[in-house]
Amino acid sequence: MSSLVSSNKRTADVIVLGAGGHTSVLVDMLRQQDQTITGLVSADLALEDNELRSVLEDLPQYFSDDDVLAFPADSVCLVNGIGAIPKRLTRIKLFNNFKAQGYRFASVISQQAIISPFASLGEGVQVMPGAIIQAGAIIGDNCIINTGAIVEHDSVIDAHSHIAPRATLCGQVHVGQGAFIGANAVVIQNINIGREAVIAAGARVHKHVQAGETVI
Ligand SMILES: CC(=O)SCCNC(=O)CCNC(=O)[C@H](O)C(C)(C)COP(=O)(O)OP(=O)(O)OC[C@H]1O[C@@H](n2cnc3c(N)ncnc32)[C@H](O)[C@@H]1OP(=O)(O)O
Repeated sequence: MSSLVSSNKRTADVIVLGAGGHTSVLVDMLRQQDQTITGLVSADLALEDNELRSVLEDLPQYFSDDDVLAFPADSVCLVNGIGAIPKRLTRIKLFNNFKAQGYRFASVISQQAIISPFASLGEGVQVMPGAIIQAGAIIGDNCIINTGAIVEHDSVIDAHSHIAPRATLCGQVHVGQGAFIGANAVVIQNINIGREAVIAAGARVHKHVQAGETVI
């Protein structure tokens, strides 16, 4: 387990990659945990912009990945603020590129999430308020377990997957790498969701899903 930023730990300063909606939720959680935020990285958003989300105000801005590289890799933790949209690879590329250069990603765990001590979380996992992760669950690197999602016992979620708000994975579900489980979807027990599959918001999944398949 590598929860570098969690409800009861305060660690190295963090740099947040992004400045959109997903970033704003993460920054809100970090602020509530009194975590020092060194800055945001966003190429296309001026912090003086009137439309900047208020939760991001007052944070220093960096404009490119090169600005991050000015920090020695062992001096900061990164937070991946890019949301995980079906078939869009930006979040995954960002994680892999910075990992290849020796940087670490902090996990961000809401104080309002319930996580079994018998669950295991990889690097850079983000668990939003109201999410529940039960005993025996294994969550891979760079996954998002979004607001109110339920990951039942012994489910395994491979790296880079996104379990959207209020989705439910019943017991012993396997979610392949980079898959997207839409908001309020329900996956019954013992189902295998293939790599990079997309499950629509509100879908009911009771059969195995092939890699890359979309289920509506
Ligand atoms: C904090 C956050 O916001 S996290 C993000 C949470 N968001 C979600 O969970 C949304 C997940 N995305 C979806 O459900 C999307 O609709 C997808 C990915 C499944 C499909 O998207 P696309 O491939 O672009 O399909 P598209 O929008 O063209 O719709 C195709 C058809 O399916 C229907 N459809 C799309 N999504 C759904 C759905 N969730 N349930 C039922 N029908 C749907 C459309 O109405 C359309 O029907 P039509 O052909 O009769 O007009």
